[in-house]
Amino acid sequence: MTWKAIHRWLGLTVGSLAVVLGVTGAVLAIDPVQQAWQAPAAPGDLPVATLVDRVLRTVPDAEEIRHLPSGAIVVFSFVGDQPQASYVDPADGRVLGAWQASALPRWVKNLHRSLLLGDAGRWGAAGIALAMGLVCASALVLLLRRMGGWRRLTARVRGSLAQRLHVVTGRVVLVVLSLTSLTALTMSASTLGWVALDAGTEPDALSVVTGQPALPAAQLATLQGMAVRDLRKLNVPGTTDPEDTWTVATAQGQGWIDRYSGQLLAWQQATVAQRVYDLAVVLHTGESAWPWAVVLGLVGASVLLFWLSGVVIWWQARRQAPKITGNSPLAQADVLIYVASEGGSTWGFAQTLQDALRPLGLRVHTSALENFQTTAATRQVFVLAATYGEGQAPAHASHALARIAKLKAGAVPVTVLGFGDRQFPAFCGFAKVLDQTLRARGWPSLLPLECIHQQSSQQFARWGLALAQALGKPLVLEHVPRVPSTTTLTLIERRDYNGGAGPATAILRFAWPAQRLGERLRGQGLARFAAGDLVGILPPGSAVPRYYSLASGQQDGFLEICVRQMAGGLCSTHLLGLKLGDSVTAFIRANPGFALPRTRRPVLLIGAGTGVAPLAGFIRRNDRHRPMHLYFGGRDPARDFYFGPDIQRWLAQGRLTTLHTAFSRVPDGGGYVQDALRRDAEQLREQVARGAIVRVCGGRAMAQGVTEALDAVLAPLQLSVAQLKASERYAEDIF
Ligand SMILES: Cc1cc2nc3c(=O)[nH]c(=O)nc-3n(C[C@H](O)[C@H](O)[C@H](O)COP(=O)(O)O)c2cc1C
Repeated sequence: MTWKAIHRWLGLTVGSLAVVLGVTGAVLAIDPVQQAWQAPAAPGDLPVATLVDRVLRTVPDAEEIRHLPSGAIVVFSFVGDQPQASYVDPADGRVLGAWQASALPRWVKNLHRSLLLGDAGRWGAAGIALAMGLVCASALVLLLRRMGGWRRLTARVRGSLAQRLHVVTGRVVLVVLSLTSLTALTMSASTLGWVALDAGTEPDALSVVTGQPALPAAQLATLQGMAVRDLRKLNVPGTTDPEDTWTVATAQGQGWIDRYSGQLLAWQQATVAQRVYDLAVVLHTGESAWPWAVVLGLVGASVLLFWLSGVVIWWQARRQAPKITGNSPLAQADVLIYVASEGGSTWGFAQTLQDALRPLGLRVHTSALENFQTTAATRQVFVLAATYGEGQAPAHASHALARIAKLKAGAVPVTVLGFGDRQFPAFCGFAKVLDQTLRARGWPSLLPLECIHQQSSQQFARWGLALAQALGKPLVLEHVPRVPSTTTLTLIERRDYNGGAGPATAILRFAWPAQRLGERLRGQGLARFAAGDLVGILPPGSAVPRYYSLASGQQDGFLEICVRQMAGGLCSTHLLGLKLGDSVTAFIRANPGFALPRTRRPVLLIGAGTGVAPLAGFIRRNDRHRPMHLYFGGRDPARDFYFGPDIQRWLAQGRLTTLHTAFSRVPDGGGYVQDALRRDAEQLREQVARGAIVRVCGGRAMAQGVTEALDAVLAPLQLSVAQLKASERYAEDIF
């Protein structure tokens, strides 16, 4: 069973009962807070003897004095045959008012401890605590996998509102929740009798009657040397039994004191089990520190949020679960397709490949990568593998590589197709390792490894052409990706750039659509977005989205993109043909690797042409004026200096620190953007030495040119673009 399965099934089933414990725990956390405000706490260094002396002056028939975890002092006595419990002021022993163990109804406690089911319920509650401990442990493993290790643990979380709620709250409360489960188990261990807390028998201690009068409390040496901070409770010797003793319970143990001599007659040290139990009670209830009780209460209530968001996530995943149609049985299949996918999109590509191969008369079987094997009938194997975290396999396939590495190589070609995102330092890292392993083991392949960037249908189609050629069969891979739920966006502003001899371009601004909370919870409607994320647009008559980098974030209140006319481009033609008030069908795709981290480090923004769009978005939101330096490359400032007036304004406002332009088609324009970088080598080295973060956006050739220029610039620092990428300081958005 995988961690994901453990987390999902325990969370869904036992999680519903944990909600009861969490919510009742949150209610119970009110008690310590209330107690803390009801009476003053005794000073910790006050000698117990002094306290007792003060109390007995005002309540002479006191039987027991308790030092509550809140620090308050309560005295128990009898008025007639009526037991009484009152708060007293430790400063002078004055009675402050009646004390009640709890203001909450008893059933809340019983529900929390035993689900109102008596002893059987206590076992149940212990089982739930154990299950919740497992849910927390699996949550940590999944969190680390999802975020890509400890270092990225605090990185921005993407996904539907439910996913973000689940993960973000999880990051905050996971430690406290784990602690609560552990302490609940520790407490259960004693209530269920798994461990004995005390020594079992009490010593037979009696006061030695000497004929002397009993000593007043203030003169008892043992109590004089004892501080109130250690005191739990003190029993006053009874008036009717001359051999009765003072009994004092502290955090360290229990003692019996002779009422005539003040000698300590016996001392029973607290057992280790008792001390562990005491600590567990404090941590689980917060009864000795009300701020901790507040934390526990909030964390208890958050269990409900977790469970609800978890159910929504499970339901969303179920809807998106891969369903491969037309699968032939494994033993008869000519072609086997193995898939490693976390988010599910790679399964869609596998289905497209399967659907294209079947009309060629091939029987195809598609399965998850962990099932990798070949049979006597197999003629071709394709592995479609996504990468996660720092070059890791999707969770379900985490052991597949080790298994494949142990298999004896067959003669059947195994071709790997990677799915990834160039913004991650380990682009298609898992597919690459998998491919290397297969080759090292001696498996042949039909085609060399190809890595698909950002689920590009176009790149997949090109790989399909190569495959058709290698197979010698007519094969077309037309992948229609499953797109998230879409939203209609209305155009509210456009700025046109006449390309002259070149293509026309426009900056298009769409209104941000209002959406209901229910939609956001289900991940419907327009997802949250920031500059640098992508908007997928579905042009009329096509189910294949085209992606554009966003030049604005949600905080800006609108959605802006920069679109260049592509020759014969269905989507760019559609977009450039829009009039104000027209609308498009769109959805957001996160681009987490490109987002700017929240630091004060300098930022180098390098973009050419429409690639300046996400960089403009970063500058627009630079409210804190962190140092940002823009290198912009265009052809002619009169035609394609996109966002030009905005950039000048941001420069004047201090949102942009320096601007460096390079225009390749005008005399003395400065050439290409990489030329500008070379010219500024000294300043760039200085910025990088100060920890600068680099973001590059533009065409592939430009990105390559920038890499070469920066490699040369950084060489004297013994640094390279690859090293900056590996330390997540350099990211590209390439189109
Ligand atoms: C949290 C997260 C981490 C990722 N890490 C990497 C990575 O390290 N390398 C990479 O090439 N792609 C990475 N990607 C991109 C995915 O591999 C890519 O989007 C892939 O197409 C997803 O396929 P799937 O939906 O089948 O899981 C990551 C995506 C996410 C959401």
